[in-house]
Amino acid sequence: MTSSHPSDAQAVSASSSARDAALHDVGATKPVLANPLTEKDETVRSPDLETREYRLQARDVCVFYGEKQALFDVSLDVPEKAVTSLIGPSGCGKTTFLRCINRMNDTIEGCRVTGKITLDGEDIYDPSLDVVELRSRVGMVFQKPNPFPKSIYENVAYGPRIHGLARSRTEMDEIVEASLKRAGLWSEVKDRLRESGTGLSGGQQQRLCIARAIAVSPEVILMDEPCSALDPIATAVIEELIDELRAHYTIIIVTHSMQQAARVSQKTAFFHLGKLIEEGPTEVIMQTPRHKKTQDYITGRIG
Ligand SMILES: Nc1ncnc2c1ncn2[C@@H]1O[C@H](COP(=O)(O)OP(=O)(O)OP(=O)(O)O)[C@@H](O)[C@H]1O
Repeated sequence: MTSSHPSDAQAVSASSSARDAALHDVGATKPVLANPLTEKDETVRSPDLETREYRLQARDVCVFYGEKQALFDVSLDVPEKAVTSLIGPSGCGKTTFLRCINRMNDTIEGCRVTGKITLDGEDIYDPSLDVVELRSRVGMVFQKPNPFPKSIYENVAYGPRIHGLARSRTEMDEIVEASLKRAGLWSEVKDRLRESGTGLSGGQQQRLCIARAIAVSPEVILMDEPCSALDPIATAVIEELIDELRAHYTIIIVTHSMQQAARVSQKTAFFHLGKLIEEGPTEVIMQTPRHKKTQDYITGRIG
């Protein structure tokens, strides 16, 4: 299933200017093509440009909603402490794949997942696995900020409380403060922790949801179009935050914006009609895609 061409990919510059160029190129001009394009059915893979660890790995993942197959044999290594973007046209299966990683698809009646996903070598679909514990290791941030109708403090304290992470009120205060600081929200809310989380602006609410995810010390954070309900300024704040968070967490983000994928991610996976068409370093996918469908999407011909 793998078709790797290291020499091709290594020829591609990994410099930040390449990323800037990608930003400029996306949707505006044609990516520079280093190689002839392929249209083959297997996933095209380019190796990462830096050495990375992969503690989250998907192998031959298929998802069915009743009779309908939504994902076909998706295999992907997700680099640790980096951001991986899932891109592709509407309905291509990005969210379905994301939801496999914390078994959110379990909650959908008639949904069936086959294949294997491992986190730290452990099969997350093993029947003996505790799904509640899995979801504390794999946090999720949704499209629309969804704070609980509770105080800012309680929004963050809720997870640590149900997982028994704080032995005292002081410890809980510390977790809440550290989580809000890491989510870049502390200075804006420290004097109003008892006020409702739903009273914050959209961007603040999304950072509160990120603080809530962080509070239970996850390894992986899944983000499903986290900026789609936000204005450009709030989006920029969240993107900057994502860049800071990757020092601590493995992040997977679904985005419709190739500019956002270029700005925030180190690895990109392009999906089309339920198949993983191409994956590799974001610079490679944006500038020298090797599959015809990827190029068509990047240049705006499909999607
Ligand atoms: N709960 C469900 N029941 C039945 N079919 C579903 C369900 N959720 C998704 N699908 C179907 O699975 C396919 C993949 O959907 P998915 O939401 O994963 O795509 P996506 O790439 O995230 O799309 P978008 O970018 O529009 O959010 C689509 O054909 C969709 O209609």
